[in-house]
Amino acid sequence: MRSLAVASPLPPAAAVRRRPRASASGREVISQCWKCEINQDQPLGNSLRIGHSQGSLQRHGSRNLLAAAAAISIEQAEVSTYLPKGDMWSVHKFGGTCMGTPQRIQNVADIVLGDSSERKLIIVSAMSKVTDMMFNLVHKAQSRDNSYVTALDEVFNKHMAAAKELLDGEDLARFLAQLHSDISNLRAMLRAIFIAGHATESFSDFVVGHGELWSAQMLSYAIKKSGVPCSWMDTREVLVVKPSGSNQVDPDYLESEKRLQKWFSRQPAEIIIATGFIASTAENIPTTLKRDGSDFSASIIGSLVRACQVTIWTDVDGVFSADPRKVSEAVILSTLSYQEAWEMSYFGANVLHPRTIIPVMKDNIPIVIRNMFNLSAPGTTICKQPANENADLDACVKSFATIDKLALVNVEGTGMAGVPGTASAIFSAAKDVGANGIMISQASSEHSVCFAVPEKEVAAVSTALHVRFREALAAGRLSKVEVIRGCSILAAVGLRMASTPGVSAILFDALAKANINVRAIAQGCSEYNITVVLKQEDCVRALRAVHSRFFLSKTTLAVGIIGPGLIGGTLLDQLKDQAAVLKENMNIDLRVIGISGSRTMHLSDIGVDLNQWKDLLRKEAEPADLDSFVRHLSENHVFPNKVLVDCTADTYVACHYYDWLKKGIHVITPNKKANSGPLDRYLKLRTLQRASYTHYFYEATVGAGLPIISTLRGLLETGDKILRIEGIFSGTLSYIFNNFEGTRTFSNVVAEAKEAGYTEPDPRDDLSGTDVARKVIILARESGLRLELSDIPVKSLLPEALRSCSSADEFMQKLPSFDQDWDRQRDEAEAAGEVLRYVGVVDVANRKGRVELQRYKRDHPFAQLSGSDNIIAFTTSRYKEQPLIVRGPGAGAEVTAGGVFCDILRLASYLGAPS
Ligand SMILES: NC(=O)c1ccc[n+]([C@@H]2O[C@H](COP(=O)([O-])OP(=O)(O)OC[C@H]3O[C@@H](n4cnc5c(N)ncnc54)[C@H](O)[C@@H]3O)[C@@H](O)[C@H]2O)c1
Ligand SMILES: N[C@@H](CCO)C(=O)O
Ligand code: NA
Repeated sequence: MRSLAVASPLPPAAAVRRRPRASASGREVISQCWKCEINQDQPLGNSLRIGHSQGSLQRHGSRNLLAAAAAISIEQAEVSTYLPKGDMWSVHKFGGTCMGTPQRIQNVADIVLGDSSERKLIIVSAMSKVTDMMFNLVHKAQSRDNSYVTALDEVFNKHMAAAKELLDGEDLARFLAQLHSDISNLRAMLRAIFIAGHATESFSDFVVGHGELWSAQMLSYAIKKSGVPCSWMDTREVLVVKPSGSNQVDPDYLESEKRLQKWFSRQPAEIIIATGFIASTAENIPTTLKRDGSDFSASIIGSLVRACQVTIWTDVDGVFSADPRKVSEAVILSTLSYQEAWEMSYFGANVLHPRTIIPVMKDNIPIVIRNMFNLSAPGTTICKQPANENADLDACVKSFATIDKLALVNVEGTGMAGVPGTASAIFSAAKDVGANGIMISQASSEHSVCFAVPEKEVAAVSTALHVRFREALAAGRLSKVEVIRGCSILAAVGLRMASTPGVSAILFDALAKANINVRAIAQGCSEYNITVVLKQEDCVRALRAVHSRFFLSKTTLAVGIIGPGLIGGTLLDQLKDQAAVLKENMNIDLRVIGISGSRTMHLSDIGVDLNQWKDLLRKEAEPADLDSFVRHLSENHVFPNKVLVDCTADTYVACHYYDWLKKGIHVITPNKKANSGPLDRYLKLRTLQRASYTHYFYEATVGAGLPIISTLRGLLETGDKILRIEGIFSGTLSYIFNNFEGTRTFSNVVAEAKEAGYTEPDPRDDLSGTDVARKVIILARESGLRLELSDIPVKSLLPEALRSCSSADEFMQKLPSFDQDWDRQRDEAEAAGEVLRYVGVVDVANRKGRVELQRYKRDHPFAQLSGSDNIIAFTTSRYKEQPLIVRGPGAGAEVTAGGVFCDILRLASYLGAPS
């Protein structure tokens, strides 16, 4: 339950009190009711004039009886007071929730009194749950279930209790007398139904409509209590409708207007409380507005009095841009055109019943949806297309709606083209089994017609179509009648989509980027609505993807991190520090929804708290399992886009990239294993990457955070020709040779590099030259060479004797015994005025690569490096005389994690984040 403790910005009731007003007949009519008229000058209690006794009810034929009852209070007097129309009227409608408790009814009274319009017409529903209780009474009685008697007592008690809390004195006595009388009539009527074992529709409507009668009376008494005159109206005396097919009625405006005039001539009140939902036929048989309900009543009455506005009070702040339960960033729309509201209500957006809009639309009367429990919210105004408030392409789409549990029916075959009547035959077969086609699509080749129906109707449709087209199928004129279950519809609605190029492109682009397959599409030529059919399981993700694309909310990216070691851990810390800034400045919402180490993993559906990821991975974790980790990510239907960041050095993990990309999960990694692994696997991966909308980024595999891959890509994509790439590609080996200057031993410097986080998890990968060879291969392949790792001659720096060490630790322990060797090599170079440098070369012109230990003169650029600097020189057709050089730290936790982070942001911008 929501709290009612809201400060009302409206003037207090007392400030707008009006003069009491006498009725046309000179006496104040308190209640103009169904079968009895209670007047102030009549005594209360037993002497009340009740129209029908139980006996008379049973003696009359039901139809005649109801007609007589309905006609009872309509006097045939001359119309003496003209019904004023136009701007002075404001119409309000309060639904069952607003009328749910005595306190709420009092709040409604305050809202009504706070409206300073000259005249007010208030439509109310029954107190919440009452309509169901009333239907239940009928159901029980006609099933000959005696408990309708106690159920009726409950109805009585509920209203009696509410009235006692809300009213007092004579008003209370009058209301209770009426309630009493109504209940005893209902008891008689239900008894008749019980005996007959059947209730006609009008009997049932008669019973059910009492909820509105009682709530309208209670509200009018509550308003009167503050001294403001107020009448209540049994809308059955005024509103005339005729049935119009399946559970719908059409208002008879002319007749209703006449009756309203007549009613008003008798009771020209400034505030009228009218019953929603109920009406009568032209023959005065009570009926209801069926599935269109009280909102429809308000809209019809609004149109009859040409109201300046119809306000529908409810318990939400207005109409959302998408279902807020599915899209947390959904926003309240300030305005909607009639057509947009209409389109949306068809799509299950709980706005208004579509029919509600028709009566007011013809007179351009705005409907305002407002929250009775939050008076500070201005609500949503539904009106004629408002002036061009924002010509922005993104603002063309007003909202998104979805419908689940649908099936597509596809009728296909060459025999349909150019044959008139096929569509008619298909849809008449569907109609014959009572199925409702929700969307229809046929390409102009006419080879197939597909349409969506509720899943529960599809079996019948399919059977009917197979029967109807038996011959055509047998003769091959039709190839198939196919059913695709588990579908949803996603609709984008907006009046301004019409004649604006590019809206559908943005929509489909957002879907493609979220890797969502569109099964069918429909757009009418009114262009207010683009409908796509997709797999139901993709629907929320699709909704979020398109909503965030159009509503400037966030580009949301769910991130799974594998290998929270040095780089992965640093990345997590960087993400934590930068997340708020990204959200605020870039509209990028990054959510780490899983972290997997080699032993444990921690999963979250909405995002791991990065302030405590280490603790969570220790204390709230489950055993690591790559398959279930990936499943957790791919089966999360909340986030439209997902990325796996592999921060391991593991070949096994790298082998999965292809499958992940295929699943629509983007991949980002500093791990060199995939791109330097077997050539065929690499080519397969790159081919998939190029053919799909999923992205694979690996900038940190070469030169860590330095822009090496992106520079090379830029050169290639702009048509430059790469001749040669050479440089110092190993941060570790750069550090070692930059610092091995005679002051420390070789093994000491290696230990320092390891300590600084430059080395591979196993430093032998660096010293063996394998790490550099991998980078050479990555750049060679990027440049178009088809080389395997084994094609690269590598000068290993690993002493032969240490190659078989069983662990990195053992290796580090034994390394000092080779320090003398290294001292000798260094001394020799120094004697020649040279330094040792470990370099990689991609000789593109000769389609070769190599990794070697070289000596360079002290003034060579490669000799000038410091720390873990990498230096990479690109010699190309454009950079021939002077190579293009990229230089800087090429290893280390912060710069490498920064490079990976950069790739994540690049991905976000590919997915639509602002640049
Ligand atoms: N350190 C650098 O400067 C640098 C620079 C560029 C690229 N890289 C690359 O970054 C990657 C990570 O390097 P690091 O220095 O952080 O290494 P690290 O050893 O500190 O971290 C790797 C982490 O991955 C975990 N791991 C291994 N296999 C796993 C599996 N199958 N599932 C889950 N977790 C697994 C390990 O337990 C460890 O926590 C390597 O591929 C490396 O080549 C590192
Ligand atoms: N171990 C690697 C890390 C960067 O790839 C190096 O030293 O260059
Ligand atoms: Na790089």
